[in-house]
Amino acid sequence: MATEVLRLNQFDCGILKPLDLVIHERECVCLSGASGSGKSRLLRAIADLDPHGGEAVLRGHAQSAIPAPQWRRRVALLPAESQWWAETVGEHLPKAPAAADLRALDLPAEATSWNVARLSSGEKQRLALLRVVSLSPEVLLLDEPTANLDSDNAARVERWLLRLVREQRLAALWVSHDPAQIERVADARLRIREGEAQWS
Ligand SMILES: Nc1ncnc2c1ncn2[C@@H]1O[C@H](COP(=O)(O)OP(=O)(O)OP(=O)(O)O)[C@@H](O)[C@H]1O
Repeated sequence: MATEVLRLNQFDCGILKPLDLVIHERECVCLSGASGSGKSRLLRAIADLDPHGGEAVLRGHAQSAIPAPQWRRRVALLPAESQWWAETVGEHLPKAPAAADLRALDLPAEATSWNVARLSSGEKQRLALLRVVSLSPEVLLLDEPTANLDSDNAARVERWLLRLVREQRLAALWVSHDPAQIERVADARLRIREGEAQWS
């Protein structure tokens, strides 16, 4: 039987009906719903970046028993809009990205020395993905990870993320508005309707 990674027990992010959810190793759950329905708030609450009620459990350990910085590294959020605070890309990365990952995302080796100010929105999105993955998380909370990408780059990111999820036994909660993408990447689907996340 697949190993459980993330469990939510009556998890309350303040806008949705309390949610019960389990995501296993190598599993990608897609989350969809109308704009403003609460997808980003749910992800931020799971990442412990916003207040919440109920319980989140990582590999059997309650979030309350895990120091917040450690939780946020292990349950890592890719926000819809990435934040950059230092001058160069490399300063945001805990370690140099693998050449294979850069290639898979169609980024040149010198991308780590790029100035943040020059980044296009698509480059920002792919570099933010590299950054979040470089934390070696166990859960990936992905808020529209291909929103700024053309179809070729979106397909590249989908393939790269799915391979990571399978090979590194991650659990992913992936927000998407695109039914075709959901069809390609989802092992299970959650949809927010009338303030409640329901399996679809
Ligand atoms: N910190 C906050 N305090 C109060 N309300 C908030 C806060 N952050 C977001 N909201 C509101 O909560 C609702 C849900 O926002 P959220 O960003 O989760 O939507 P979403 O489903 O991700 O939408 P989209 O698909 O447009 O990104 C919106 O009405 C938003 O204005």
